[in-house]
Amino acid sequence: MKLQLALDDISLTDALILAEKVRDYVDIFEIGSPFIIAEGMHAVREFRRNFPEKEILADTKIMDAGAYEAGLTFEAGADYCTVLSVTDTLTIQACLEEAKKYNKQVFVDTICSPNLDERIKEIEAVGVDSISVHVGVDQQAVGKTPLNALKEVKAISKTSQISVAGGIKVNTVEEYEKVGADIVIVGGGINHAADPVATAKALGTKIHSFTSENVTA
Ligand SMILES: O=C(CO)[C@H](O)[C@H](O)COP(=O)(O)O
Repeated sequence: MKLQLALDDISLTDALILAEKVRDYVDIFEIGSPFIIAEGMHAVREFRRNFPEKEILADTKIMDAGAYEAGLTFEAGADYCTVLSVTDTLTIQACLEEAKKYNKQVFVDTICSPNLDERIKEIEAVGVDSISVHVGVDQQAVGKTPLNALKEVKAISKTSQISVAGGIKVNTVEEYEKVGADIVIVGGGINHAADPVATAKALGTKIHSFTSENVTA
Protein backbone atom coordinates (compact mmCIF):
# COMPACT_ATOMS: atom_id res chain seq x y z
CA MET A 1 0.00 0.00 0.00
CA LYS A 2 1.20 3.53 -0.79
CA LEU A 3 0.89 6.81 1.11
CA GLN A 4 -0.21 9.89 -0.85
CA LEU A 5 0.21 13.21 0.96
CA ALA A 6 -2.44 15.72 -0.12
CA LEU A 7 -1.11 19.27 0.05
CA ASP A 8 -4.21 21.44 0.06
CA ASP A 9 -4.34 24.53 2.29
CA ILE A 10 -0.63 25.32 2.32
CA SER A 11 1.67 27.82 0.61
CA LEU A 12 4.21 26.65 -1.96
CA THR A 13 7.10 27.59 0.34
CA ASP A 14 5.68 25.65 3.30
CA ALA A 15 4.72 22.70 1.07
CA LEU A 16 8.28 22.37 -0.26
CA ILE A 17 9.71 22.54 3.27
CA LEU A 18 7.28 19.89 4.57
CA ALA A 19 7.79 17.65 1.53
CA GLU A 20 11.57 17.72 1.98
CA LYS A 21 11.16 16.56 5.61
CA VAL A 22 8.74 13.72 4.76
CA ARG A 23 10.06 12.57 1.37
CA ASP A 24 11.27 9.25 2.85
CA TYR A 25 7.82 8.35 4.21
CA VAL A 26 5.56 9.47 1.35
CA ASP A 27 5.19 7.75 -2.03
CA ILE A 28 3.06 10.29 -3.90
CA PHE A 29 2.93 14.05 -3.45
CA GLU A 30 -0.50 15.44 -4.32
CA ILE A 31 -0.72 19.05 -5.41
CA GLY A 32 -4.26 19.49 -4.03
CA SER A 33 -7.13 21.34 -5.70
CA PRO A 34 -6.94 24.44 -3.44
CA PHE A 35 -3.15 24.50 -3.89
CA ILE A 36 -3.62 24.44 -7.69
CA ILE A 37 -6.16 27.27 -7.44
CA ALA A 38 -3.62 29.29 -5.46
CA GLU A 39 -0.43 28.44 -7.35
CA GLY A 40 -1.41 26.81 -10.66
CA MET A 41 0.87 24.42 -12.54
CA HIS A 42 3.87 26.35 -11.16
CA ALA A 43 3.48 24.22 -7.99
CA VAL A 44 3.59 21.00 -10.05
CA ARG A 45 6.72 22.21 -11.88
CA GLU A 46 8.44 23.13 -8.61
CA PHE A 47 7.64 19.73 -7.09
CA ARG A 48 8.91 17.93 -10.20
CA ARG A 49 12.16 19.98 -10.07
CA ASN A 50 12.70 19.38 -6.34
CA PHE A 51 11.54 15.75 -6.15
CA PRO A 52 12.53 14.08 -9.43
CA GLU A 53 12.25 10.58 -7.90
CA LYS A 54 8.71 11.03 -6.55
CA GLU A 55 5.31 10.33 -8.04
CA ILE A 56 3.33 13.57 -8.36
CA LEU A 57 -0.43 13.86 -8.67
CA ALA A 58 -2.17 17.06 -9.75
CA ASP A 59 -5.64 16.99 -8.17
CA THR A 60 -7.29 18.92 -10.98
CA LYS A 61 -10.77 17.37 -10.54
CA ILE A 62 -11.35 17.94 -14.26
CA MET A 63 -15.00 18.46 -15.28
CA ASP A 64 -14.62 19.58 -18.91
CA ALA A 65 -11.99 20.18 -21.61
CA GLY A 66 -10.38 16.90 -20.58
CA ALA A 67 -7.56 16.69 -23.12
CA TYR A 68 -6.45 20.30 -22.67
CA GLU A 69 -6.55 20.34 -18.88
CA ALA A 70 -4.94 16.90 -18.48
CA GLY A 71 -2.24 17.95 -20.97
CA LEU A 72 -1.37 20.99 -18.84
CA THR A 73 -0.65 18.75 -15.85
CA PHE A 74 1.52 16.29 -17.78
CA GLU A 75 3.45 19.13 -19.47
CA ALA A 76 4.16 20.48 -15.97
CA GLY A 77 5.56 17.12 -14.86
CA ALA A 78 2.66 15.38 -13.12
CA ASP A 79 2.46 11.59 -13.27
CA TYR A 80 -1.28 11.65 -12.58
CA CYS A 81 -4.16 14.09 -12.86
CA THR A 82 -7.72 13.62 -11.63
CA VAL A 83 -11.06 13.83 -13.45
CA LEU A 84 -14.49 13.63 -11.82
CA SER A 85 -16.63 10.51 -12.28
CA VAL A 86 -19.76 12.71 -12.36
CA THR A 87 -18.68 14.34 -15.61
CA ASP A 88 -19.46 13.07 -19.09
CA THR A 89 -17.70 9.87 -20.14
CA LEU A 90 -16.37 11.80 -23.16
CA THR A 91 -14.35 14.05 -20.84
CA ILE A 92 -12.92 11.03 -19.01
CA GLN A 93 -11.99 9.40 -22.33
CA ALA A 94 -10.30 12.62 -23.48
CA CYS A 95 -8.16 12.63 -20.31
CA LEU A 96 -7.23 8.97 -20.86
CA GLU A 97 -6.21 9.65 -24.47
CA GLU A 98 -4.04 12.58 -23.41
CA ALA A 99 -2.42 10.52 -20.64
CA LYS A 100 -1.54 7.84 -23.18
CA LYS A 101 0.42 10.38 -25.25
CA TYR A 102 2.60 11.18 -22.23
CA ASN A 103 2.69 7.62 -20.83
CA LYS A 104 0.96 8.92 -17.67
CA GLN A 105 -2.21 8.00 -15.79
CA VAL A 106 -5.57 9.43 -14.76
CA PHE A 107 -7.42 8.84 -11.49
CA VAL A 108 -11.20 9.14 -11.63
CA ASP A 109 -12.47 10.80 -8.43
CA THR A 110 -15.86 9.47 -7.25
CA ILE A 111 -16.75 12.51 -5.09
CA CYS A 112 -20.55 13.08 -5.08
CA SER A 113 -21.13 10.35 -7.67
CA PRO A 114 -24.59 8.76 -7.45
CA ASN A 115 -25.10 5.13 -8.61
CA LEU A 116 -21.48 4.13 -8.06
CA ASP A 117 -22.24 0.56 -9.07
CA GLU A 118 -23.36 1.53 -12.58
CA ARG A 119 -20.79 4.31 -13.01
CA ILE A 120 -17.76 2.15 -12.13
CA LYS A 121 -18.82 -0.42 -14.72
CA GLU A 122 -19.28 2.30 -17.38
CA ILE A 123 -15.93 3.97 -16.81
CA GLU A 124 -13.93 0.73 -16.60
CA ALA A 125 -15.57 -0.27 -19.89
CA VAL A 126 -13.89 2.74 -21.56
CA GLY A 127 -10.46 1.98 -20.11
CA VAL A 128 -10.34 3.58 -16.66
CA ASP A 129 -7.83 1.70 -14.49
CA SER A 130 -7.35 4.06 -11.52
CA ILE A 131 -10.18 5.16 -9.23
CA SER A 132 -10.05 7.48 -6.25
CA VAL A 133 -12.85 6.87 -3.74
CA HIS A 134 -13.39 10.23 -2.09
CA VAL A 135 -15.54 11.91 0.53
CA GLY A 136 -14.79 15.63 0.45
CA VAL A 137 -13.97 18.04 3.25
CA ASP A 138 -17.50 19.52 3.38
CA GLN A 139 -19.09 16.06 3.58
CA GLN A 140 -16.59 15.04 6.27
CA ALA A 141 -17.85 18.00 8.33
CA VAL A 142 -21.24 16.26 8.60
CA GLY A 143 -19.70 12.94 9.63
CA LYS A 144 -19.25 11.09 6.33
CA THR A 145 -16.28 8.78 5.69
CA PRO A 146 -15.25 6.96 2.49
CA LEU A 147 -15.26 3.48 4.07
CA ASN A 148 -18.62 2.26 2.75
CA ALA A 149 -17.99 3.69 -0.72
CA LEU A 150 -14.59 1.94 -0.75
CA LYS A 151 -16.26 -1.38 0.10
CA GLU A 152 -18.80 -0.78 -2.68
CA VAL A 153 -16.16 0.12 -5.28
CA LYS A 154 -13.92 -2.82 -4.29
CA ALA A 155 -16.88 -5.15 -4.83
CA ILE A 156 -17.62 -3.77 -8.31
CA SER A 157 -14.23 -2.85 -9.76
CA LYS A 158 -12.71 -5.47 -12.01
CA THR A 159 -9.46 -3.87 -13.12
CA SER A 160 -8.59 -0.67 -11.27
CA GLN A 161 -6.03 0.33 -8.68
CA ILE A 162 -7.96 2.15 -5.96
CA SER A 163 -7.00 5.09 -3.80
CA VAL A 164 -9.13 6.39 -0.96
CA ALA A 165 -9.42 9.86 0.61
CA GLY A 166 -11.57 11.65 3.10
CA GLY A 167 -10.43 12.50 6.60
CA ILE A 168 -8.17 9.45 7.05
CA LYS A 169 -5.91 9.56 10.08
CA VAL A 170 -3.13 7.46 11.60
CA ASN A 171 -5.66 5.70 13.89
CA THR A 172 -8.15 4.88 11.08
CA VAL A 173 -5.79 3.82 8.28
CA GLU A 174 -6.06 0.09 9.12
CA GLU A 175 -9.78 0.13 8.26
CA TYR A 176 -8.90 1.11 4.69
CA GLU A 177 -6.07 -1.38 4.41
CA LYS A 178 -8.42 -4.20 5.50
CA VAL A 179 -10.85 -3.33 2.70
CA GLY A 180 -8.00 -3.43 0.17
CA ALA A 181 -7.12 0.14 -0.81
CA ASP A 182 -3.95 0.34 -2.90
CA ILE A 183 -3.22 3.97 -1.98
CA VAL A 184 -4.28 5.90 1.11
CA ILE A 185 -4.52 9.67 0.69
CA VAL A 186 -4.01 11.81 3.77
CA GLY A 187 -4.30 15.61 3.82
CA GLY A 188 -5.51 17.21 7.04
CA GLY A 189 -4.47 14.13 9.03
CA ILE A 190 -0.86 15.14 8.38
CA ASN A 191 -1.00 18.87 7.60
CA HIS A 192 -3.19 19.75 10.60
CA ALA A 193 -1.48 17.36 13.04
CA ALA A 194 0.41 18.85 15.99
CA ASP A 195 3.60 17.37 14.48
CA PRO A 196 3.11 16.82 10.72
CA VAL A 197 6.55 15.24 10.18
CA ALA A 198 6.18 12.71 13.02
CA THR A 199 2.64 11.92 11.83
CA ALA A 200 3.79 11.37 8.23
CA LYS A 201 6.54 9.09 9.55
CA ALA A 202 4.05 7.09 11.67
CA LEU A 203 1.64 6.77 8.73
CA GLY A 204 4.39 5.85 6.26
CA THR A 205 5.83 3.24 8.61
CA LYS A 206 2.41 1.69 9.23
CA ILE A 207 1.38 1.72 5.56
CA HIS A 208 4.65 0.31 4.26
CA SER A 209 4.60 -2.42 6.92
CA PHE A 210 1.21 -3.53 5.50
CA THR A 211 2.93 -3.82 2.12
CA SER A 212 5.81 -5.94 3.44
CA GLU A 213 3.36 -8.16 5.37
CA ASN A 214 1.50 -8.70 2.11
CA VAL A 215 4.69 -9.35 0.17
CA THR A 216 5.95 -11.97 2.62
CA ALA A 217 2.50 -13.56 3.13
O1 LIG B 1 -9.23 16.28 -2.45
C1 LIG B 1 -9.31 16.73 -1.34
C2 LIG B 1 -10.38 17.67 -0.98
O2 LIG B 1 -11.28 17.82 -2.05
C3 LIG B 1 -8.31 16.33 -0.30
O3 LIG B 1 -7.02 16.42 -0.84
C4 LIG B 1 -8.58 14.91 0.19
O4 LIG B 1 -9.87 14.86 0.74
C5 LIG B 1 -7.55 14.49 1.24
O5 LIG B 1 -7.57 15.39 2.30
P1 LIG B 1 -8.19 14.99 3.73
O6 LIG B 1 -7.34 13.86 4.24
O7 LIG B 1 -8.02 16.25 4.58
O8 LIG B 1 -9.62 14.60 3.51
